[in-house]
Amino acid sequence: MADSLMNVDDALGQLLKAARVLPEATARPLGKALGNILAETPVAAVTVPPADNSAVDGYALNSRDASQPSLPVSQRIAAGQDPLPLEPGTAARIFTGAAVPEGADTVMMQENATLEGEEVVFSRTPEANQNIRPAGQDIQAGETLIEAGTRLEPWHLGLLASAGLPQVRVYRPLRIAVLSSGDELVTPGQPLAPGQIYNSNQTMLQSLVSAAGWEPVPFETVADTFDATRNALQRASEEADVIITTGGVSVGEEDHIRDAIQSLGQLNLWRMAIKPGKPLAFGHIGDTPILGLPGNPAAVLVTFLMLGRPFLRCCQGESGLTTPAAYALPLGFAVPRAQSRREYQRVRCRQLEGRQWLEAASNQSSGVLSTACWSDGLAVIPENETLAVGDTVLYYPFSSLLYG
Ligand SMILES: Nc1nc2c(c(=O)[nH]1)N[C@H]1C(S)=C(S)[C@@H](COP(=O)(O)OP(=O)(O)OC[C@H]3O[C@@H](n4cnc5c(N)ncnc54)[C@H](O)[C@@H]3O)O[C@H]1N2
Ligand code: MOO
Ligand SMILES: [Mg+2]
Repeated sequence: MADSLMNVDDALGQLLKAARVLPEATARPLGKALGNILAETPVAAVTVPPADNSAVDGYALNSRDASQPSLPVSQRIAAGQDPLPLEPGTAARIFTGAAVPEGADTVMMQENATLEGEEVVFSRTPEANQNIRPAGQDIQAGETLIEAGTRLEPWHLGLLASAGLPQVRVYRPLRIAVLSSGDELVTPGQPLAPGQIYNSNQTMLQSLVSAAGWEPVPFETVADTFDATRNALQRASEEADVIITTGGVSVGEEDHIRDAIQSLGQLNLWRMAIKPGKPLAFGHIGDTPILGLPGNPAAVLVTFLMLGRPFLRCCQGESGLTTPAAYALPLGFAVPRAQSRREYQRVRCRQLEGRQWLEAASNQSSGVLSTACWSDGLAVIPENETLAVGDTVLYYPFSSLLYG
């Protein structure tokens, strides 16, 4: 039975292949574009820097005059001023960031210069091309600045600003319907009757969506009936770009997500060799993709981070997807029994005598979230392998899975 489960890499490959860019492009001021995905490649209207400018506070001169014992100071150039051409046989007082005057080919730092009356004397011999930042050393006018599909980080926004662009075209952030299913679920703040539990997935999943910069569209908890599930999914497909559900996706009589997807659209994937998270489903209602995550909270966390987030990044228009940073680290525990599913264990990265190693959280049950809070990342236990203490596995810090 377990042999028929789809391998995690194949599942991810299929998800990424199925991903289409869903939101439309829109113009945003740079100050509101952080974390957005660039929809069009911006082109520089100006050269940056626009003119040769001084890298230091000092004196601009022509190196032809280097042999003179002293040079008269003919002008003073501060940043922001438009200098006159340098009079031959003179130096110009100049400050960092100020335009180098025509006729000067070097700048001497003021630490190597002494003003004697109206004349400057250098303690070092000036050489051509010192301390000048040439026009266009950063950007040439007409140059493409950043590729479309890039996630805009602070340095990208700084570059766009340096090229004089006030706004940029980005994809509107995905609107993601977040639905939890289960008759046992109660919203925190309400009293708990026998047989009930508080709904943790709704809050966690909305937060996972927000952390990635997307807009969660929260829905009421869905009852465990086919009709309620079908109606909720129908409505969600009309209101959001993507639907994510939790629970009701396994094989029990109370699990209706798959049937509802099939009755409204099509089911593309179901069940994969991942632990926790085996019964994950993926399908479409019309053009709206739906990820049916399992109900167990740790399965929600793992499947969202390892499979859902990369898929959603593609739907958001991000291209050239980089995999989150992962590190090969030794295990501080053994895995004596091989399993057919690839397991993502909650672990903490420890330092011992200058070496890092991984400590497993005490409870790996997919119903337990407290050990996710104790942990700082996930270790990948490959399928069909036994491991000894000291064997190396891949470790993903949560920070890299959430923001990388
Ligand atoms: N006969 C089988 N039973 C199960 C199998 C299987 O292969 N054969 N797979 C198990 C695995 S693995 C998982 S994972 C779960 C997934 O079940 P569902 O996706 O159908 O989810 P539910 O049955 O609705 O709930 C499972 C579990 O999670 C709790 N839950 C659900 N939603 C929430 C929420 N919003 N907040 C907190 N906790 C939630 C729910 O109460 C259940 O305890 O199926 C296994 N069964
Ligand atoms: O796939 Mo499940 O192992 O309980 O989360
Ligand atoms: Mg179930």
